[in-house]
Parts: sequence; structure tokens; C-alpha cells
Amino acid sequence: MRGLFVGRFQPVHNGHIKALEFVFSQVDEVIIGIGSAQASHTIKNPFTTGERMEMLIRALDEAGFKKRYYLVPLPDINFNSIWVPYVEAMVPKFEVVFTGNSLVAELFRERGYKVIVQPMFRKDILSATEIRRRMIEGEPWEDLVPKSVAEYIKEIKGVERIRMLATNLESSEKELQAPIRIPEY
Ligand SMILES: Nc1ncnc2c1ncn2[C@@H]1O[C@H](COP(=O)(O)OP(=O)(O)OP(=O)(O)O)[C@@H](O)[C@H]1O
Ligand SMILES: NC(=O)c1ccc[n+]([C@@H]2O[C@H](COP(=O)(O)O)[C@@H](O)[C@H]2O)c1
Repeated sequence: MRGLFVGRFQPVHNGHIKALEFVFSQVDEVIIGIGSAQASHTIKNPFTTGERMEMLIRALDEAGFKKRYYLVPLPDINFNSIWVPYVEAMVPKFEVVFTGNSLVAELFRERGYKVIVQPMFRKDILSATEIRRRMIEGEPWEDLVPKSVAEYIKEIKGVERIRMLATNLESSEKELQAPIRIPEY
């Protein structure tokens, strides 16, 4: 049996690995959909699809998963009602969907798929949003991701990238808030 698991993996963290451990224990093969594949270089989506693939390959290797998996980029179509047929067109056939995302669960259920809500692990800290926040604030984040992912993020200067994006956002927000001066003629 083949299962589908979709995430944005910005970045891959230990919660994803725990979730995938559960998914791999339930099925013979796993399709890992890389959501919002078109997005990169923003605070919510700092990493490219290629970088996210590299993180997944290294992390799954580090975790020692032996079963077959497929990594499939899924650019957003921003059209919820036809998202499931779109995913079906992009990935090999699957019988079951694993997710913790309620919209994803609802869309697949409505199309007749079996959906398994995977358990959550320490969502208070094992969340990509929290990891990106820590990177921006200069707080320790390394323990929340697999060792190979922490090394890779350092290799590609990922923290410097997120900080640069945060600084850019801050200065453009300041610009927007600055009073508009109408020149006197
Ligand atoms: N701590 C966790 N434990 C188990 N599964 C998790 C955890 N965090 C995310 N997931 C699962 O990963 C998938 C979503 O991946 P995603 O990359 O969006 O993670 P995220 O940490 O929620 O990201 P972000 O904070 O950037 O929105 C969902 O199916 C979700 O259930
Ligand atoms: N209409 C759409 O394009 C659509 C609908 C549902 C989920 N998605 C994507 O699936 C992924 C779900 O992963 P998250 O659990 O990380 O939100 C995201 O990339 C999200 O954008 C897209």
C-alpha cells in the first residue's frame, strides 16, 4: 500500500521525522509531496524546493528509513476545490493520506480517500514557524531538526538568508509606516 504525506518542510524538523516514522510504519511506500513548491526566499518559505529535497534526503537517510519513497514538488494552485485532482495528476497512485492539516484532510476525505490524522509530537516547539523565529532571533534551533539538516542549513547559509529576509521586511514595513510628505511648490 502507498501513502501520501504533504508538507512545506520550511525547514524539515524532528516533528516531520516523527510523523514520517509513523507513516512508514503503516504503508509499504510513501509519497512525500513538497507543498508550495514555487515559493522560496520569503520568511514563511525561505528554502527552495531543491533545498527542501536535499534536507529530506539527508534526514531520511540519517533516520535509517529503508522503505521506498518519492519526493514530488507540488506548486500551489490556490484553488481548493480542484486541489485533490491536481495532486492526483502530479504523483503516483496512492490509497491513504496522512496529515495533521485539517484542510488537507477535509479535501481528500471529500474525494473518498482514507485519511489518517497522524499524531503530533511537541507541536509547541517542533514547528517550522518556531524554528524560523528562533533563527531570526538568534536563539538555539539546532536541536529541533535532524543533525544532517542543521549541517545542511549551515552549509547553504540558511540562517543568514532568513535574517536578511526579516531585515528587508522590517525596513519595508518602516517605509510603509513613514508619513507621506507632500512636497511644497
Ligand atoms: N510536531 C509535529 N509532529 C508531527 N507532525 C507534524 C509536526 N509538525 C508538523 N507536522 C506534520 O507535517 C505536515 C505539515 O508540514 P509543515 O512543513 O507545514 O510543518 P509545520 O511545522 O506546521 O510548518 P509551518 O510552521 O511552517 O507552517 C502536517 O501533516 C503536520 O501534521
Ligand atoms: N489550493 C491549494 O493550492 C492547496 C490546498 C491545500 C493545501 N495546499 C498546500 O499543501 C501544503 C500543506 O502543507 P502544510 O500542512 O504545510 O500547510 C501547503 O503547501 C499548502 O499550500 C494547497
